[in-house]
Amino acid sequence: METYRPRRSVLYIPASSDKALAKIAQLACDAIIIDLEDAVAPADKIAAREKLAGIFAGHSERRCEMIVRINAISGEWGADDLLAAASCEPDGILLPKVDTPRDLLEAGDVLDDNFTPDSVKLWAMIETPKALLNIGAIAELGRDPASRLNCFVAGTNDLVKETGILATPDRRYLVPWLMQMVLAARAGGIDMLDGVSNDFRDLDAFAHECAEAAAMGFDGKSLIHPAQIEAANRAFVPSTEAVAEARSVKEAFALAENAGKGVIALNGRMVERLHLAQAEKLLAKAAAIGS
Ligand SMILES: CC(C)(COP(=O)(O)OP(=O)(O)OC[C@H]1O[C@@H](n2cnc3c(N)ncnc32)[C@H](O)[C@@H]1OP(=O)(O)O)[C@@H](O)C(=O)NCCC(=O)NCCSC(=O)C[C@H](O)C(=O)O
Ligand SMILES: [Mg+2]
Repeated sequence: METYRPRRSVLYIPASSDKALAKIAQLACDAIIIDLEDAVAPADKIAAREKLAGIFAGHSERRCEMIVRINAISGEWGADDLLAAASCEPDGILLPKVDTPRDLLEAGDVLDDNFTPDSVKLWAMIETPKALLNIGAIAELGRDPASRLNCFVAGTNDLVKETGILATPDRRYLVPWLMQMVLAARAGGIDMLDGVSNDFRDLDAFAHECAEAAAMGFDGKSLIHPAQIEAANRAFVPSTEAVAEARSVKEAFALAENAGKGVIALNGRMVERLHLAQAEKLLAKAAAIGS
C-alpha cells in the first residue's frame, strides 16, 4: 500500500522566478509545483523549461514532493515540456487544461515510450467546462495504476474565465463544481486539491477558505504565496476532537465484547465498522502528518 503523503499545502513556484526558486529548501509546504504554464510569460517559456534540470539537480534530497506543471500538450510548448519534465523524474507532472481521459492517456504513453519510471505520476488540472462534464471518466483512470493518475488540482481562475460565472468571496457559484471534483476524486481513489486564492494579502479570508475546503473534503489547497502555507497546513489536518473520537471508536471495537459485531452503541451513537475504517484512515493521516 502506498505510504500516505500529506498534500495540505502545495505551492506554485514560477520556474522563471529565481528569487522564488531559491526558497524551495526553506518552505514548510507539503509539495511544490514548479510552474512552466500560466506563471511564465510566453517569451520566457523555453528558458524556464531549460532551467528544470538545474532545479532538480539542486534538490536531489527532496524535502517535499516536487511536481512540474507543463504547458498544454496541444499548445506550442507542451510536448517538449513533457519530455524535459520527465527527464528530471519529478514526483509528478501536472497537465493543465485537461478535457478528456485521452489527454492523460496520451501523456502517459509518452512517459512509457520514454521509459519514465512509474514513480513519476500524472496530476490533472480540472479547470475547463469539458473536464467537468467528463470528470467521472477522467477520475476512473485513478483506479488503474498504469495511468499514473494520482491527483486532481482545481483551476478556479480558468473555470471562472471559461464559464463567465461571477467570482465571489464565498465562491458560491463555484462550490457545486468543487463538490463534483471531490466526489469524482473519491470515486477514482485520488487526492483532490482546492484551487488558489488570488488575494494573497488577506490571510483571514484565506484561512476561512481553507476551513471551508477542508469541510468540503479537499485533501489540501494549491497556493500562490509562502504566506499561505501555515494556514493551509493548519486547516487540512484532523482536529484534536476528530482524533479523540477516532481513537474511542477504535478502542470500542477492540473490546472483546465487541469482537465480531457489525454495529455497536458508543456514547449514545450508532457506530458501524465503516466508522471504524473511517477512524483508522483518519488516525493514519494524523500520524503521517505528525511524523
Ligand atoms: C503573486 C506574486 C507575483 C507576488 O509576488 P511578490 O510581489 O514578490 O510578493 P512578496 O513581495 O510578498 O514576496 C515575498 C517573498 O516571497 C517570495 N515569493 C512570492 N511568491 C512566491 C512563491 N510562489 N514561491 C516562492 N517564493 C515566493 C518573493 O520572491 C519574495 O521573496 P524575497 O523578496 O526574497 O523576500 C507571487 O507570489 C507569485 O508569483 N506567486 C505565484 C504565481 C503563480 O505561480 N501562478 C500560477 C499558478 S495559479 C494558477 O494558474 C491556478 C490555476 O491554473 C487556475 O486556473 O486557477
Ligand atoms: Mg489555470
